[in-house]
Amino acid sequence: MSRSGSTRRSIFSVRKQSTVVAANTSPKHVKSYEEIPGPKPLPVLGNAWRFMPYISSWDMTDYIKWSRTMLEQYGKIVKIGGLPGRKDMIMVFDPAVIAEVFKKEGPYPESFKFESIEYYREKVRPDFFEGFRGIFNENGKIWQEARFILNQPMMNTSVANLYVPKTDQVAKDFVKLVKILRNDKMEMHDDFHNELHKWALESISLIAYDTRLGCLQQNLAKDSDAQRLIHSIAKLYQLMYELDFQIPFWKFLPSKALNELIENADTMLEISQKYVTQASAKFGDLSSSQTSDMSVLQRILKRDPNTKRAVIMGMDIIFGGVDSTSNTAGSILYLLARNPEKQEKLYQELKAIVPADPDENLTPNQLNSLKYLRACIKEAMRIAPVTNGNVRVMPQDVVLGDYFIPKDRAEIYMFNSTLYMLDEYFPNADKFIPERWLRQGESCTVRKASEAHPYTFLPFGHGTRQCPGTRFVNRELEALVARMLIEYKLEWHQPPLDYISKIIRTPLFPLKFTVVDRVK
Ligand code: HEM
Repeated sequence: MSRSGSTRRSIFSVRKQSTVVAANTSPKHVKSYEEIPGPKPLPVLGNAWRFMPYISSWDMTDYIKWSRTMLEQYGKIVKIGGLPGRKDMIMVFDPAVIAEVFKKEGPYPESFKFESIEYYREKVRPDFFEGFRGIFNENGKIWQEARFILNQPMMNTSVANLYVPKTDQVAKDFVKLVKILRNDKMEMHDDFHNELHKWALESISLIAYDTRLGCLQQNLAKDSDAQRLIHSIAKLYQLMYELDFQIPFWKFLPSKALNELIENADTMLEISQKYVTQASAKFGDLSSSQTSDMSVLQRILKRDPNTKRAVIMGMDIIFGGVDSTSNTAGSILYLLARNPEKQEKLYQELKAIVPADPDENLTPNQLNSLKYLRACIKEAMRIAPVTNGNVRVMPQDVVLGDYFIPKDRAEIYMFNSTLYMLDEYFPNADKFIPERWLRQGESCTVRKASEAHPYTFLPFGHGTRQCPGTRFVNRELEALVARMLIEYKLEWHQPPLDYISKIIRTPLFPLKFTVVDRVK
């Protein structure tokens, strides 16, 4: 439809809806889509040029800082239209409007689609994917069926608890590796970030492949499956940022980035196929086995014995679960290193609960009682979130805030992470204050986080499309931080850390912790 055509439609809609009845039955004035504030698109060029380095004054290095400038300039709802090959971008910075988006997302919530991965799965490897685009990219009934199979084991606390001893063992192995990797000044090397990726991959491969990949060896070979996977995931994030978040020239012209994406996606597919096939052969026929002690992969294969689908789910679990978790772990350790009094308070909590015998594993009950640890993890996810927020495409015309949003015109970007750093929601927002997450009655110098609007802090998203890894991530992070801090005192003698946004927010400088043995 032409521009004038679409304008006609929205004016018509506004006229029709200038007074609509809101949920609380009070009449509400609705403004048109065209009235949403935002940068004006230039003729022909639209707004795409604003995302280009050198030409534009926008600094897109860190989406959270950039989005805050949009909030300050235009307000709590912002429209960036005129993006060739893309829907308009509606940015939302108001928890009440975020709540409206989730309430109106419908039975099959649609999120951001990675078109480059869709291209790979549909056009490059249709032989393998057979029309299933995976958890991240699939929509509608097919997505719902796949999520149903994944949710049964993944969103189940008792299944997550089955993994606690194994996850704890991975954390203990990581702590031993740290001792070996330290230099004589007790500092970690410049690529400690890669060690954290190895820890996260080792932990999540327990779930995706039902095996330990062996990532935590001292000199992991460059051509080992583990290191190749880590490399491919990092490359895929970088390439998807280029292909899916910038002007999609690759849709019209030959593209080096697309070729690299295919190469790295092939690596992930090859490795996932190898491990899922191995595990499946080991399990044998699962149809008549009892589920109670089954692993996640066994439960997935019992419900859907098609190993190809389990491979695709495994790839999505690995893809979703490595950099997000390792970057979060790095930030928790960093914030504790920079706040020694909080670290000491956490150490005292850990000392009372973590078993003194290093051969004994942590139990789910012990982890449940580490309240201050959980508060530290939440506080780090607030100060250093790995995602910018959440995205939805609305299934019908909707009114959000005061504005009419026609179906199919826009993607709604809920910038929750921008809210995390606003004093309005989290007083002294730039300070690391885990106490704000403790229950009422426990003392805290600032207003408790529980008093913020419930749709403000959503690090794992919300609703039926929320992150399926939540329960596992929390257990992994709890075990890692508990084991690291019981063994070491962490110090930070470097400049403050900065972050760069490339789909996943990543520390910009080496994680050069000083790691001092605890005197026991
Ligand atoms: C700190 C770590 C993590 C964070 C902060 C995180 C955050 C998120 C967020 C915000 C979403 C979008 C949710 C929504 O749209 O409502 C998401 C989706 C997803 N995450 Fe995570 N995640 C983390 C770790 C993991 C792990 C460990 C796994 C694998 C077990 C995982 C697998 C996925 C998958 C498959 C999706 C897509 C779900 C769908 O579209 O139905 N994530 N995650």
